[in-house]
Amino acid sequence: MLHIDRLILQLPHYPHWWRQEWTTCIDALSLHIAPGEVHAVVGASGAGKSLLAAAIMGLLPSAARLEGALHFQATPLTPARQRQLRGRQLALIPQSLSALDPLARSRQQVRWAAQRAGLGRPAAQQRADELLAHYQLSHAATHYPHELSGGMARRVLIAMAQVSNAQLVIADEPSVGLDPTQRDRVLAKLKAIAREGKAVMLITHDLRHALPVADRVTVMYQGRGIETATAQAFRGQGEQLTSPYARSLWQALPDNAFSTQPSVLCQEPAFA
Ligand SMILES: Nc1ncnc2c1ncn2[C@@H]1O[C@H](COP(=O)(O)OP(=O)(O)OP(=O)(O)O)[C@@H](O)[C@H]1O
Repeated sequence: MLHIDRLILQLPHYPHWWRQEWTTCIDALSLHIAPGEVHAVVGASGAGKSLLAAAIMGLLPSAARLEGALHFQATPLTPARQRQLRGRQLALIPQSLSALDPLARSRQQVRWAAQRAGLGRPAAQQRADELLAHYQLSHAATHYPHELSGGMARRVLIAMAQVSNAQLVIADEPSVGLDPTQRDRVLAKLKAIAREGKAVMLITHDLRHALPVADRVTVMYQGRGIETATAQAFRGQGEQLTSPYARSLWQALPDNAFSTQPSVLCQEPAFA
């Protein structure tokens, strides 16, 4: 479904206005996500996770230098194809709440996303209302982003990503700002999407949130993909993990890391 081979991303940085330097933000990263898989990308803040999502979606700054291969459904992801697929076959739940239009109400935001995904206006409106109800946001349908709590705004972004029938869903820190119940429901939703045969990339800095739903985990460190292992390897004794950093993440897992059982999270959530 998604193949990334030795991706290198460099972005310009200006320590002084007259001097430009290039920062390597993603460094020879390779990754493969199969249909039906939840693939977690885990790493500390600044590891390059969001930039990886931006590279796949075609949302990098125009000055970015990108090398390596990026294939979706066995076809190269060119900028033109990314524009064509974005919001349709490729969906992103962005990390930043500023992705919401500050001048649009929740209902409009979700409806517009549905229209961009190809639905006509009445169908888009119906889909928006269904999703807002699903995410317990019906009462906030006429609210602007500044009138939403962080968790509510996050759920509007999740609803917007869900309007399309995307084959690849990238969720960038989707549980930030959500209480544990809402978080588990969102993670369960991502698992349910994967069970429909779609691919899910779950980006998080917290391995504990990824493990109950992930099939495989790629650990990023300073732009590099230093290890890809099954989630099972992290749930077990850690002896299959080869890199010291991945082992340190495993060792830092608290004893109650699995207090939410995968079987619970695998059920389609009932939000109502
Ligand atoms: N537009 C940009 N120009 C230059 N450097 C950037 C730009 N955006 C991000 N970076 C740098 O790239 C690195 C990776 O950033 P990125 O946002 O991908 O990290 P992340 O792993 O998603 O972190 P977090 O979990 O904090 O969101 C950081 O060191 C950041 O400073």
